[in-house]
Parts: sequence; C-alpha cells; structure tokens
Amino acid sequence: MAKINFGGTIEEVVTREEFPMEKALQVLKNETIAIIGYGVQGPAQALNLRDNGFKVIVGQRKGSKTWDKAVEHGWVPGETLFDIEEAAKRGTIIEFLLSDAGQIALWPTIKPFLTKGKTLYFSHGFGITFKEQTGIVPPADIDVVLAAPKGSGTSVRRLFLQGKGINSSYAVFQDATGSAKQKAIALGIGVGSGYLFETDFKKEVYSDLSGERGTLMGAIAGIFEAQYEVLRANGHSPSEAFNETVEELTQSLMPLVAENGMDWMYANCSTTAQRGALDWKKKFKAATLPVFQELYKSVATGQEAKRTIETCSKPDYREKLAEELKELRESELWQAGAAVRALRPEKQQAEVTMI
Ligand SMILES: NC(=O)C1=CN([C@@H]2O[C@H](COP(=O)(O)OP(=O)(O)OC[C@H]3O[C@@H](n4cnc5c(N)ncnc54)[C@H](O)[C@@H]3O)[C@@H](O)[C@H]2O)C=CC1
Ligand SMILES: CC(=O)[C@](C)(O)C(=O)O
Ligand SMILES: [Mg+2]
Ligand SMILES: [Mg+2]
Repeated sequence: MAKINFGGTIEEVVTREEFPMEKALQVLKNETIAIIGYGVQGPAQALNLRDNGFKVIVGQRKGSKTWDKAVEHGWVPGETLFDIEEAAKRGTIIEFLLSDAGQIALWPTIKPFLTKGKTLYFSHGFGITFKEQTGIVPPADIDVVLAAPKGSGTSVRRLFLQGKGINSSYAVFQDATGSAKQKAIALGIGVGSGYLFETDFKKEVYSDLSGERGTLMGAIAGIFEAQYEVLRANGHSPSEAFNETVEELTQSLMPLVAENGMDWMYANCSTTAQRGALDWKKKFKAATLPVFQELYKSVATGQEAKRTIETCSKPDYREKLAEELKELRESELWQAGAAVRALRPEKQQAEVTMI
C-alpha cells in the first residue's frame, strides 16, 4: 500500500503501479464475474472488465430494453448473456448493480445462488448499511465486498477508453474466504479505477449520499438557480445570466480547478474577482453549513434511504423522474443553456435555431 499525505493526514491507498492489472487478473483467474443489472454502472464495469481480460457474463431480464443494449455491446445470449437466475448461478462473483431500490426487489431471486465461497459485490454501501429497510442480509459463508467508482458509470467507461480512470473506494463487509480484500482491490483495479482508497460500507453510503445531494448535484443545481433568478430579476438577459452562472464555470473555471486547485483558478482570474471571491466565500459557507449538517443527519438517520426506497420502488418511478427532469430541462435557465451550448464554436456545424 502506498502511504500518501493528503493535506496532513497519511492514508494508505492502492495505486495501479503496486497493484497492476496482471496481479488483478491473477487474483481473479478462477472467477466468473456475473454482472447483474445493466443500467449505468453495469455496462461500464462489465465492458471495462471484459476489455481488461476478465471472465465476465451479464445477467438481464430477457425481452427488456437492457437485454437488447447488452446484445448491442457484444454480449452473446447463451454464452455471455443470460437471464438473471442463470447468470447468478454461473457467476462466482456476483456484481449486484441494480438500482438500490431494484436490489431489494431482486434480493430474494439472487440470494439462493450465493453459495459458500462465492463473492457478492456492490458499488454502493446502501443495501447492506440500511439492512433494516432493504432486507439485504447475506449468508455468512460468502465474501461481501465493495468497489465504488466516484463518478458516473458513463465516465467510468469514457475515461477508461481514454486511458484514464475514476478513483474508487473499496471495502470488505464480510471475509469468509480470507481473500476478500484482495478480491475487492482486484475488482476495483479491473473496473478501471484510478487509485483506490479504503472505506467501509457505512462510510461509503453516508459520504456518497451526502455528496450527490450536496455539492456534486443537489447544491450545485440549487445555487445555479438562485443566482440565475437574481440576475434575471435585475434585468440581465438569459444569455448573460447563463454565461455568468454556468457556462463560464464548466468551460473555463472548473477545468482550471481540476487541473491545479482552487487557488490556482483564483490566481488566473482578476485581482477584483479574487478579492470578491475570497470575501463572499465565507458568507456562502456560513449560509450553507447548516444545510449540509441537516443533510448529513438525514442520511445518517436513514431518512434519505427511506425516501429513496419509497419513491424508487413505485411502479411509475421512471415516469415520475422523467417528468421532473423534463421540468428542469424546460426551465428558462436550462433552455438558455441549450442555446448557449449550441453556439459553442465546436458545435457551429450543428444546427442552430436562428430566429
Ligand atoms: N449511476 C452511477 O453512475 C453510479 C451508481 N452507483 C451504484 O451502482 C449501483 C447501480 O446503479 P445504476 O447503474 O445507477 O442503476 P440503474 O438505476 O441504472 O439500474 C440498473 C438496472 O437495474 C434495473 N432495475 C431497476 N429497478 C429494478 C427493479 N425494481 N427490478 C429489477 N430491475 C430493476 C434497471 O432496469 C437497470 O437495468 C447502485 O448501487 C448505485 O448506487 C455507484 C456509483 C455511480
Ligand atoms: C455518480 C455517483 O457516484 C453518484 C452521484 O453517487 C450516483 O450516481 O449515485
Ligand atoms: Mg457516488
Ligand atoms: Mg450515489
């Protein structure tokens, strides 16, 4: 394990140099990895593992859209693509990559195939941590591990194809064979992770639910809306308000943060901007800190899990989500965004609605 100093705290992490692909292949040489679920993470992890030389099969419901998607991706019915029960039977490592609500529904189907010595793999600590709500309690004689890419499955696949990787956390919940940790790391390397950091199932789900509800997705969208509304209310055009709220952030400033940190992005802006940002950052922190505390509490009490399970288990959950996403897409802010994106120089060839 590499000991790395993360801002003053020494952490032991796994890098690709010390755990190369050949080692991962060696650890898993006798395993058949069955990917159950082919939504966002499923295809990314299945294809990366396959391209890296692991023995992979996919389990899907016949006749579903995702079955067809798997066929398009080169999985062959009867050879590498099976119905869920058959894949779970053949697999020695079961990658449970259904949606977190879907895992509850499919658990009784999967459980009988989790026989002694097999491995159950998750990319989220949800099902295990909130077991009172999910009913997911694995048999004691199997390994239960996690490798959770810290990014969308779409990026897991895209970055893999570019020779890059998404960082992932890994964890062991249950070690029946004595080699659960090696397997977790090998799977994390196999799915194309950057570096791997250790966690446990509870910490993974608490941080993940906080992150996606917070700065990564929820908070960012809320802050965009608030600023955009204020600019519009003060007579600024949609074009000006969108550029000053979103486009400049994603196209100019966040890539600089990604490259070399916040102070470096600041240093590449005007002294006027730096002065104001350093002053206002404190106010924004003070204003949002209580909201983040409330959010963490809602995660830790299981409230967020309860809401997720209740809403995402309803038969019409997809339609309901689609309606909410449509509302977001059709809001003035994101319609302005669509127009701004179409005007990017690299999109000039694409159709631009001229009025
Ligand atoms: N979406 C992502 O990029 C990330 C997801 N994860 C985790 O990976 C796991 C898989 O997530 P996603 O790929 O987003 O899942 P998803 O929402 O795309 O669903 C995966 C599959 O489950 C099926 N499914 C959903 N509900 C079902 C039900 N009730 N019965 C049977 N099948 C059902 C869907 O049709 C789909 O094929 C989850 O634990 C998630 O938290 C972790 C990191 C990122
Ligand atoms: C992409 C990711 O890691 C998330 C936001 O946590 C998720 O999709 O659940
Ligand atoms: Mg996440
Ligand atoms: Mg998540």
